[in-house]
Amino acid sequence: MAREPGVPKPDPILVVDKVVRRFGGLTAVDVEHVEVQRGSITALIGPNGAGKTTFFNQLTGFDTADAGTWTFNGRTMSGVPAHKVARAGMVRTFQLTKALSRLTVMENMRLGAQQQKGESFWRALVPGFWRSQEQEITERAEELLVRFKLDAKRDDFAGSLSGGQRKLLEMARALMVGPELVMLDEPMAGVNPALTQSLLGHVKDLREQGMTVLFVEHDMDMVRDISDWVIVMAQGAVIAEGPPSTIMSDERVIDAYLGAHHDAPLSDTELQAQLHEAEAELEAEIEEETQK
Ligand SMILES: Nc1ncnc2c1ncn2[C@@H]1O[C@H](COP(=O)(O)OP(=O)(O)OP(=O)(O)O)[C@@H](O)[C@H]1O
Repeated sequence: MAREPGVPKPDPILVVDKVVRRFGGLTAVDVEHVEVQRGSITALIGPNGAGKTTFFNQLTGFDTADAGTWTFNGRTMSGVPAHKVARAGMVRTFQLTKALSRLTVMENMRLGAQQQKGESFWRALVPGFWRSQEQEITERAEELLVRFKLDAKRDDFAGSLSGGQRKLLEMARALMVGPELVMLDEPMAGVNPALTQSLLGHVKDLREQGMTVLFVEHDMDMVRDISDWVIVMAQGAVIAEGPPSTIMSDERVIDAYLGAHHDAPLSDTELQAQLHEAEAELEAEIEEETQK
């Protein structure tokens, strides 16, 4: 597959065109074209402020784009509110907020299912519908809690969980709607290294079960370890795409992260000047030390 930004992919589950989001004079997102391949684990990386979270928010209907269209499974999703996007099978995780921390693990799971509720107004009129749906929700939640080894914590406040357990709960909660595309927001943030492998295993499991995963992450070890494809954003735009093994050596990516150009190696004169500067700094430091 070519490695240019916006490269077409076989069987894309998500196709995005010309999405723009501005905050005042700042263009936070300006994505020309991007596709996510069905069944893949795709990482979305980029320096701080690149627009990754804003882009996630546009796609999942949590914020309104100024321009652009996108389709999920061939269905237009631009302008569709978040709960309907989730019901269509595209769901994102959220970091546990203060309010959610005060709910129990089970209550959090039930909230995750809310998007399903009321799905069919007419079915809801059938006697006993709510009760049967309630039971379905509880059963699904139990199943997921067992899978994520959180069943013993079912009645604990979510706020009492460790960093890694919170991440598991965020993922489990998102799965309550039975999504096809799971969008993970920094799944590794604040996770104890001992839990890293288990978390990575759970993300890979999602792919094994036929889901597509798109995740924002700063942890490059995780990106290298589990992604099939990497999309790089900088200053709102997609600047590069490629497999994880080579993406970090792409010059556009290095430039974006360093915020500087390294196209040409330093000339001898530049090198000499830098050495002099470094020596002068060192001397000044030594002098300072000896005067103390
Ligand atoms: N609600 C908002 N109002 C004003 N500016 C915003 C808002 N949300 C985001 N921005 C700005 O948009 C730009 C993109 O931010 P965003 O959080 O999407 O980047 P990011 O790539 O997710 O960064 P990080 O990796 O640090 O989370 C930043 O300059 C940010 O300050």
